[in-house]
Amino acid sequence: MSGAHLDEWQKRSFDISSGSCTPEQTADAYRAHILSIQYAWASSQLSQAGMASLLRTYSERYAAVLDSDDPRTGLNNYAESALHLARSQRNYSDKWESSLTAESVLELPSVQKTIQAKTGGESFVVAPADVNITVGQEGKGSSLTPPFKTVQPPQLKSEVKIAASIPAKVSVERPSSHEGISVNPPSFPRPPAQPQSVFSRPSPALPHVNPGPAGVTQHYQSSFFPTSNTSKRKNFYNTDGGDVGREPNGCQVSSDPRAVTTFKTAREQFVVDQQRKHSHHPQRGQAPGMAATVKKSLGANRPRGAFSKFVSPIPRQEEEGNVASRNSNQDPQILDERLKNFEPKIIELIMSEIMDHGPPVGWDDIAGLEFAKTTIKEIVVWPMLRPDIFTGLRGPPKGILLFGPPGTGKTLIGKCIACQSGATFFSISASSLTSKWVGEGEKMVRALFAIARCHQPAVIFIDEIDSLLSQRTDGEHDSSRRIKTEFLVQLDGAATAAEDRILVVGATNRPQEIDEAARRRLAKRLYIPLPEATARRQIVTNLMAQEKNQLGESEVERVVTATEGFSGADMTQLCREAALGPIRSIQLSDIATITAAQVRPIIYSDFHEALKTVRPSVSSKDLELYEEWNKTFGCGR
Ligand SMILES: Nc1ncnc2c1ncn2[C@@H]1O[C@H](COP(=O)(O)OP(=O)(O)OP(=O)(O)O)[C@@H](O)[C@H]1O
Ligand SMILES: [Mg+2]
Repeated sequence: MSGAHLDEWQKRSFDISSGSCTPEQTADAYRAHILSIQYAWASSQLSQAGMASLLRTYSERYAAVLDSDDPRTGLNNYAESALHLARSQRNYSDKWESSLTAESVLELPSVQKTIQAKTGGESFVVAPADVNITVGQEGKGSSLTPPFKTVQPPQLKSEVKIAASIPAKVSVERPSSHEGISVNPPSFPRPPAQPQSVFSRPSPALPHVNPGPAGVTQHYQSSFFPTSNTSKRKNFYNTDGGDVGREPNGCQVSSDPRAVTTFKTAREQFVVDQQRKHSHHPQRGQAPGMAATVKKSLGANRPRGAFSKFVSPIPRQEEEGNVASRNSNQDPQILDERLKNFEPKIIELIMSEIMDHGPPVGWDDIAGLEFAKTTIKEIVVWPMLRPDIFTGLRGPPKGILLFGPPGTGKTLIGKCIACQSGATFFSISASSLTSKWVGEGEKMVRALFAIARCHQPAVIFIDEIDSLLSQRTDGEHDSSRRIKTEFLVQLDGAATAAEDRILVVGATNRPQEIDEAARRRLAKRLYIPLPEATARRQIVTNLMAQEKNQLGESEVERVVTATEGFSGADMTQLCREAALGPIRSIQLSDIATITAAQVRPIIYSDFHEALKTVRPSVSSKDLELYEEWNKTFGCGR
């Protein structure tokens, strides 16, 4: 020892013994002495024997200060002394350096053993007891336990064993922000008997806190996680796609990929089982008839992608079986086969046009028009009923045109055909065929005939057919021209076989505007004229039969005579107006209280009054045009 050192010791000894120091200062001084002695020993400035002698002396004096009951000479407060000692004390220093280097770690027996096992293909697993991990724990033991964490305190260590079939690699990094993680492999060479003191600085020879060089991993069998900490365990297993996870305590965990891929939670396993169970089930829409068995998800589970079609969350009609139920007499296979080239929305639109609503109309409901009714029965109803007789030359025409002034019963005849023929009736308005979408119109026409073919016998009734098949002009739009062309093709029978029982019935009050090609294809052109006197009488009689009236035959005859030139619609309107006569005769004060039975019957004067306001809607000039066209193109006698 140098002279300077001895002087220092003497000086300190003198200061302590001066008697002017407080117990805290004295304790601090003794603690400084102890630290200095340890430092001197560690730096080889003091021999082992000298250090032991000095430590014994100063430790005893220090303990005397702490344990003294005299408040003037001792702290006499263990808690205070402990807090005092802990004050300003760091658990470890940033300047502290580990004795472990890359080279020294590689020389460790356990590492060597691991390397050998790896190279030799031998599986090596270090027993759990081989690795001790202390997380954030202060050392425990005597008061001489060093401030750094080395030896694991058994009662504070968090250590649990995980199933042996799940080995894991663990690499321990030096904690940066967390305190006290140490891995203390037992194979580290421990120094010989050394004093352990809370005051001692880390010695280079001491094998504690091991930051561990990067890349050093140890294969071991235990884990960090306490059994109860499921979230940590979950993190451990949920190393997504890789084998490295990081624990919050700074340890990097490398788990075996095989273990990750094989382990599944109960829920994951359930999902896998369910997918496997239903993997053979067809997806929605793959097979007709299976749609009902597929759980409806309102689009939530259907595959979506950048190129997938929009899927409406509202179930489609055909998926719900509406179409099938409506056409239950049709073979769905044949139906699908024939219509497979058509878009569902077009089929849906046309199917919705099938006229299956409204009150039924019988032949007797149509007043007059005997020739037209007889002709229609011949070419529509009977062939539908006896297709075996109406063959060859007796075969029905493919198209009928009902033309005449407005309100003469053309649409009414269409409804009657629908009810009486027993055929599937399609009532299509021209506006629904002339779609605003270019190219949609001809598709509609094609689909219309295709569907009708699937529902034979079928009647396609096209009201106001003049708007669809008007004469083609140079200035018209290409799309309407294409629709007409397609319609003519379908009408011509080029697209319909001879045995097909599809009848097209067109109605128009502007027959002169119909294209000549269409006119030819609508072979049976029936004039529906204004009702004659007999028909008008029948209309009045039929309508008045439903109401309370006191019309005599002569009075009805006077009405019939007065309504020359009235259409069927005009006659209906006249009767409506006359029926309001009894109501108008009621006093306003009585209108709220009068009963239906007290309303007087309809009398001739009501018709007389009604005739003053209801006028014929068809002019004689227009009538001449119809007569002329009928003479030219009509099929009537
Ligand atoms: N022959 C008739 N017998 C009984 N009622 C008729 C007759 N003709 C017309 N009507 C009455 O007139 C109403 C209108 O008839 P309908 O709609 O068939 O006329 P339309 O010939 O189609 O007219 P438009 O050419 O303007 O379409 C019918 O609802 C019916 O009440
Ligand atoms: Mg009509």
